[in-house]
Amino acid sequence: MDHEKRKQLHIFFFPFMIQGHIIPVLDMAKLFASRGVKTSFVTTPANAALFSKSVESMKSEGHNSDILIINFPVKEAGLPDGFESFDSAETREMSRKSFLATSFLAQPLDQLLEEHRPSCIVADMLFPWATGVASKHGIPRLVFHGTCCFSVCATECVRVYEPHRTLSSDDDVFVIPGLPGEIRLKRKQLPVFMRLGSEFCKFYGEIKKSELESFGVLVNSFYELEQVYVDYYRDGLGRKAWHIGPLALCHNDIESKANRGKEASIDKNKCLEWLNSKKPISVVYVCFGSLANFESSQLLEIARALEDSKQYFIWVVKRERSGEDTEDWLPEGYEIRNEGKGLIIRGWSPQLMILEHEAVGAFVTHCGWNSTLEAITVGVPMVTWPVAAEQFYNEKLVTEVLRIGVPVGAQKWARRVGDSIKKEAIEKAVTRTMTGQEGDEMRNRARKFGETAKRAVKEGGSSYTDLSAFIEELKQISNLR
Ligand SMILES: O=c1ccn([C@@H]2O[C@H](COP(=O)(O)OP(=O)(O)O[C@H]3O[C@H](CO)[C@@H](O)[C@H](O)[C@H]3O)[C@@H](O)[C@H]2O)c(=O)[nH]1
Repeated sequence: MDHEKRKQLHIFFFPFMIQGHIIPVLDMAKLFASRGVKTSFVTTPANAALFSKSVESMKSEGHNSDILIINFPVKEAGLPDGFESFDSAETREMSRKSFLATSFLAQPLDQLLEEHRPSCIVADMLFPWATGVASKHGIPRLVFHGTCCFSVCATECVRVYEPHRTLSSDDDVFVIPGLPGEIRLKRKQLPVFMRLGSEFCKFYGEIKKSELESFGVLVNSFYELEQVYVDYYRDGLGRKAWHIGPLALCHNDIESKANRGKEASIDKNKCLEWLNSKKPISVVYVCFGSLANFESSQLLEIARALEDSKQYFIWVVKRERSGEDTEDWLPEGYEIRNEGKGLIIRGWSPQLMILEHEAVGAFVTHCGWNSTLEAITVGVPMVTWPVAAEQFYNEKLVTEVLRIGVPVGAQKWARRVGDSIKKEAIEKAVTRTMTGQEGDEMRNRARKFGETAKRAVKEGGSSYTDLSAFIEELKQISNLR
């Protein structure tokens, strides 16, 4: 084992337990494996079962990859048995407990590091204690935020300068101090914990401290996309970062794209057949990631907007809604009336496969970073509908910096979306993105970014080179050269 370790780098990948973090981290593991690194994916039993096929497929490609399981500390955290995924937190209290509970994972992680002695650990930003655990074993800890550099910088500038503190109302607008580009936001678009201050603010401070003490940050983005902000992050804020994305580009074939993440709720061939029957740039794809919750009244507005728009559509509605007895979010006879025009996926869609299809002309998205980057990579412009987390920042990047999206008009950060956006606004934003000169211009810009993204991950490209530089540095400090 010692001999093997000296020859091969070994990296632990330890994501926060939600789809939006697990999926890109598994892609990252696949990317490192393709460069000859031994990879171990660390997670809890239910998540291991959900994602074991990704690790199995890495193994079948001849990579040295495995899953290491640690138990989620439900008892210590006062959470119900079987709780393992943060998206299943039903109440704010559960959500609070589950965030704070992660510190109980330090001890089992410590044991795994003792047992396996990897070269380094890539741990989620939401595990600030991981830096200390790694340092105890003399190994570097890398941070993974899940989002882009623009939003990491914006969050940091708001945290440090607190521009919202001097405003008198939630509707007041402020410019993010220090951040290049005069980015304006309303106070109510900031996360609740930032606006009101809470236990999570303190936790966020710990996150930032541990990031500063860590070896650096691995980012799922590419230099050319947000050059000004990458430079600001590295030179202005003085952080060490490697931009190695888009990570989703590690999936080359349709099978691998369709199988990424959870099992899709639609047969991939049926989905492809449906898309193949449509002309290029005629379909709007609507999906709000894995966490966003919409009230029935808001879903009804979406349903009506899609029905009245002149576009074909694929609309993904999370299973929690669709599994309810009454489908009160869908107008009577909707699917029969819209047969052939619209495809509703109840549950999980094969998003990568759908987005890259030539029939897809626009993406209505909540601006989760994975979804945003996936759209950019395949040159699809967006209708931006941020809901929570850092999504209001991502929207600014898409609509104002990159100019490849139209805002639907979301005004307020919320865990659950009421009927705030009316049918007319949705329809208008979709039409602007799908048609006319404005739509064409956004599409052309998006396609250029997509081409640059693909070049970035090829040999000699910016992400490829950053990844090589990181691996070399890691080899040096691990005495593997
Ligand atoms: O039906 C679905 C729904 C989602 N996805 C995939 O799931 C991922 C979802 O990630 P993302 O778009 O980032 O959304 P969230 O699940 O909401 O992600 C959380 O994590 C992200 C990364 O940190 C943050 O940017 C978001 O704000 C946060 O909500 C993407 O890869 C999608 O392709 C599917 O394949 N099918």
